[in-house]
Amino acid sequence: MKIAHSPAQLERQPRAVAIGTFDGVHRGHRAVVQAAIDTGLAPTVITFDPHPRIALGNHVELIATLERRLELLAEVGVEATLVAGFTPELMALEPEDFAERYLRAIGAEAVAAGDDFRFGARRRGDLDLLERMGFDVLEVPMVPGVSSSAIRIALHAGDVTGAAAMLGRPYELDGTVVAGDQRGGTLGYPTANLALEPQLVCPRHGIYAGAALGHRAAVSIGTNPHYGGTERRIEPHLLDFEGDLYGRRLLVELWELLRDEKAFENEGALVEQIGRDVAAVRVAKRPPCDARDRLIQPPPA
Ligand SMILES: Cc1cc2nc3c(=O)[nH]c(=O)nc-3n(C[C@H](O)[C@H](O)[C@H](O)COP(=O)(O)O)c2cc1C
Ligand SMILES: Nc1ncnc2c1ncn2[C@@H]1O[C@H](COP(=O)(O)OP(=O)(O)O)[C@@H](O)[C@H]1O
Repeated sequence: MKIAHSPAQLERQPRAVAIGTFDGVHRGHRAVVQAAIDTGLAPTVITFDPHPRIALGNHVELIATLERRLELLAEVGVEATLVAGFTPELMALEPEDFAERYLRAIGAEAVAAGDDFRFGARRRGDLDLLERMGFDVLEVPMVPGVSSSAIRIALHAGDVTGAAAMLGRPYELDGTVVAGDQRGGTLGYPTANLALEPQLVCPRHGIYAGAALGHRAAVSIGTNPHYGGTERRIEPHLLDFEGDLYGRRLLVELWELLRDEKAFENEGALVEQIGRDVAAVRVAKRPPCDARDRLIQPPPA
């Protein structure tokens, strides 16, 4: 997929353009993108970064990084994405000017968006305005019950299964493996300490079943109360894996919340509980994925 940062970087050709912020690329977002793909014109996305609500001064925890958003859009078959900087200049553009400079300039013939899509200064622009300007408008109805904010709420509650139902794929943590306290190895369960990308939402603390790098994983999110910790740690233990992960980017799927983290009577009891967690991870079910399946985890025989 081609990635552009200004309209000039995209050649003018007959395009169907899906517009939106698309944080998380959930089922509703994919319905909009699919409408563009189904036209047979070059499927193109215009997305905004930073997130418009963040640019407007609100606090929004993202479901996915821009990098991941672009990967997911590429996976569903988008040919080119224009990342429009959500700057004060862009916010001040009259909708007609936005349509000329961003849509007409790249050859957009059809434009797909959700029925609540508004754009341009004072949010005056909508799909009706684009239709009056001569674009074929594809108004995609909202997928009921699916929204980025509902996904954030589910994650705060530890409901990764509910989040997956809205995403149409397992929810993922995204970050880099950094050094921890070097304790996991001595417990017999080495964990990769994940530094979550700072703009991302962190799910409720607890122990989860999930997967990373094609391995099932037991994932601890929390402060390690058994050791009197205070900082949040995200630590996946990958089953049937040996190797050095330091410095790697890791996507960690969370499939199911197993239990709350807690302090134990002694370290032996913690290790026994981790053993039971690992056994639960071996039989956990991956949420269904309606996008292409990248991390196929055959259930154990
Ligand atoms: C499956 C799993 C469950 C865990 N459960 C707990 C827990 O209930 N309480 C706790 O304090 N730490 C828990 N931990 C975190 C361990 O204490 C942590 O992995 C260990 O302290 C290693 O830290 P390090 O990677 O920074 O060396 C768990 C870790 C894993 C992998
Ligand atoms: N099965 C595994 N799951 C997770 N990390 C593993 C695994 N096997 C080896 N590692 C490596 O070991 C490191 C974790 O060892 P650990 O003693 O817990 O150290 P740290 O405190 O730095 O996390 C990981 O960062 C990774 O590089």
